[in-house]
Amino acid sequence: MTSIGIYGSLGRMGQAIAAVAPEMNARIAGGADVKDDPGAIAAEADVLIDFSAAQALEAHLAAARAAGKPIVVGTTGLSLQHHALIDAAAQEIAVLQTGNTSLGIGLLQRLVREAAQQLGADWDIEIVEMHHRHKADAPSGTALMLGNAAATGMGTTLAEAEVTDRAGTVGPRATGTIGLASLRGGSVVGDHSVVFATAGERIELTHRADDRAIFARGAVRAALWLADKPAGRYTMDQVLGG
Ligand SMILES: NC(=O)C1=CN([C@@H]2O[C@H](COP(=O)(O)OP(=O)(O)OC[C@H]3O[C@@H](n4cnc5c(N)ncnc54)[C@H](OP(=O)(O)O)[C@@H]3O)[C@@H](O)[C@H]2O)C=CC1
Ligand SMILES: O=C(O)C1=N[C@H](C(=O)O)C[C@H](O)C1
Repeated sequence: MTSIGIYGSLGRMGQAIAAVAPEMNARIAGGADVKDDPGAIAAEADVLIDFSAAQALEAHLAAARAAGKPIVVGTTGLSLQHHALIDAAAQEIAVLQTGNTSLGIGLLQRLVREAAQQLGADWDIEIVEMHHRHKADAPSGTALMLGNAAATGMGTTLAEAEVTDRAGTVGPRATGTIGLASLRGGSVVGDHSVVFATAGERIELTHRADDRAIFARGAVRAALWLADKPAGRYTMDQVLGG
């Protein structure tokens, strides 16, 4: 049975993963949190899953590299520097990074890319996400993935098109931009809507997560899939066969 080591094991996602692993024929080898040595669990487990904090990613990747173990990175709030660290690690070990491990978001990404491409420049795209009051990063990793999908469909990049700060006299909406808005409150597990709006009509594509178990099952599925892969950077689409 494949054994999994969890970075961030005491957190909401760490606990959700431990809860679903037995039903997926996976064993939890143990975990590491803030004060633990990331190397110990990396040496012991067959594969690692990281749902901790962006500032811990460098140490977790280094531990995975040193032990030669594959790692699923679910932690969000990643910078370009974090992505460069992932690319470097993927030269030596298998790494799968995704801001959302659910089945539904994989499909939503494809729908958003297709809609953005079909609808064209006369349709404005806005992305709205809502999460629980404890979430540290904004926009969510998923909102950024959906933004990237929309930008690809539009034939641009999210870096070129994104608008995240509307306050004050910002003037009319610029054509070709993608707005991202973040709401925080209560215990919301994760809601994402992509709104396509043109004169007189609007299309809204929405995903709502009601239970963290969907992310946890996706993460374990990804870890089991990744366990025997050679070095490289992998995506959730590959796990889901997309
Ligand atoms: N990809 C996906 O599908 C999903 C991604 N996420 C992302 O996963 C991450 C974790 O989310 P969630 O479980 O809700 O958060 P929590 O805050 O509940 O859990 C994070 C855990 O990581 C620990 N941690 C913090 N810093 C370090 C560190 N330096 N080294 C090791 N462990 C550390 C925390 O410890 P302490 O509490 O002591 O700080 C805590 O136990 C977030 O980035 C979130 O956005 C969440 C859900 C789905
Ligand atoms: O922090 C969370 O809770 C979640 N984070 C991920 C994100 O940033 O998109 C995925 C999910 O929406 C829950």
